[in-house]
Amino acid sequence: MASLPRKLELFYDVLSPYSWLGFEVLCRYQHIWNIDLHLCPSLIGGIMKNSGNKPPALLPQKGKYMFVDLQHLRKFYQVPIQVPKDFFSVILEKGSLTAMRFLTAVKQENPEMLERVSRELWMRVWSRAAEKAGLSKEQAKSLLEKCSTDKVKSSLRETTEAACNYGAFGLPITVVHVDNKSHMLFGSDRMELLAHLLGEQWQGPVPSPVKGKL
Ligand SMILES: N[C@@H](CCC(=O)N[C@@H](CS)C(=O)NCC(=O)O)C(=O)O
Repeated sequence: MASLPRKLELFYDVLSPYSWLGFEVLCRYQHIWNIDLHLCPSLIGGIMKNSGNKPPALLPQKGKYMFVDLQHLRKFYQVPIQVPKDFFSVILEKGSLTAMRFLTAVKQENPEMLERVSRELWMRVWSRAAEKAGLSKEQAKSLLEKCSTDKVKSSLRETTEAACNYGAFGLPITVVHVDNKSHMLFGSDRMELLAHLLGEQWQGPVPSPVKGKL
């Protein structure tokens, strides 16, 4: 008998380009590995505050390194990341509260759309070559209205707190539940270790069934 899929939680924020990489890789592997992927929109600002961390790009050398790193990773992961020119105003000053509340509302009201709408938001911030995610105007309007409800606000707060309770100090984090234990992994570059914990095979960021579809 086939064993039950292992629960995997991905905590992410669309402000975080590395979260986008982790998101795309796990969305690909959810069709290959025996896993049940739970997408958990959370707030990177809340996680930074809770852990006393700061966005890495605030340190100029790290910022420069990330810029080059993301250009390599764009090709290696086949994810169309482009760092916005107005990076500091878009990313660091504006924040992501509205976007992440919007995704929380999507998760509550139209969970089947969460993967596509999350991708669309990343495309807007990090690629600007957005295509429509497939929500109707009415759906989008109603979701935007829901963003200011207590139900959405408290759900995003709870998800962010859950990430902090797992020990998050940044994003993405993946929490893998195996053999009645939970393991928290930080970063999109921990997939090989994740495969090891799951007893699955890591085929790189673009596994073959996906390659065939590109
Ligand atoms: N090595 C990780 C880096 C991930 C990363 O830098 N995440 C940022 C947000 S985009 C963060 O939260 N960093 C916190 C830290 O580095 O302390 C990866 O490749 O995914």
